[in-house]
Amino acid sequence: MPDSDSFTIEPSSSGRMLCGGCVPDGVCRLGVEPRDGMWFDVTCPRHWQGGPGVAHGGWIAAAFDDVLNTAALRTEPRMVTKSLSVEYLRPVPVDRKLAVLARIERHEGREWTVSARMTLGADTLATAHAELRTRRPDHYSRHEHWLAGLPLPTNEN
Ligand SMILES: CCCCCCCCCCCC(=O)SCCNC(=O)CCNC(=O)[C@H](O)C(C)(C)COP(=O)(O)OP(=O)(O)OC[C@H]1O[C@@H](n2cnc3c(N)ncnc32)[C@H](O)[C@@H]1OP(=O)(O)O
Repeated sequence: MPDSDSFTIEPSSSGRMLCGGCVPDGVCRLGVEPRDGMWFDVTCPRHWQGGPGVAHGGWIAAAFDDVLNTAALRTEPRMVTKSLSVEYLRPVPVDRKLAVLARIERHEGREWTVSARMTLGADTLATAHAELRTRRPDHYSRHEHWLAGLPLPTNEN
């Protein structure tokens, strides 16, 4: 059985950064593409629509989570998100290429503070702020151990 704590997000053979869920597809299902430096192109796929022609807020948060972690993953391959806050300033259109610029605000030991801004032309549509952590070496094995100790679910719960 592979050691879950050896999991890292690194560029695939195609050069793409992909999360564990997207590796089998070879493409980011959220529509996030790293561009230059801390710039990213993001396009909300229509199936993440929340209202007519506009993105679901959960997609916006997930896209920011990818962007903010990818910014830190360039230095440290083992990251998790501790907190994420999003300000939704304007509706975000689906099927339109948007720009996101990320920024590392602070990095000290395992602690990272990062932020990002999503824009279309000159307009800011949303901003995000997150605290990230470099994973402890036993992060996933501790989780698996905890889960294995839980009672098995029954039909009543
Ligand atoms: C372009 C395409 C993009 C491609 C690239 C795509 C990148 C995608 C990246 C996605 C990143 C994510 O969304 S990650 C998924 C969402 N995030 C998570 O699942 C993190 C869940 N939260 C945690 O594991 C924890 O709260 C931490 C690690 C964040 C806590 O960190 P911390 O604040 O530094 O504190 P720490 O001292 O480590 O731990 C605080 C308390 O939590 C306990 N604790 C910590 N870790 C664990 C653990 N694994 N299992 C059990 N318990 C734990 C500690 O014992 C302690 O308990 P006590 O001593 O207080 O009792």
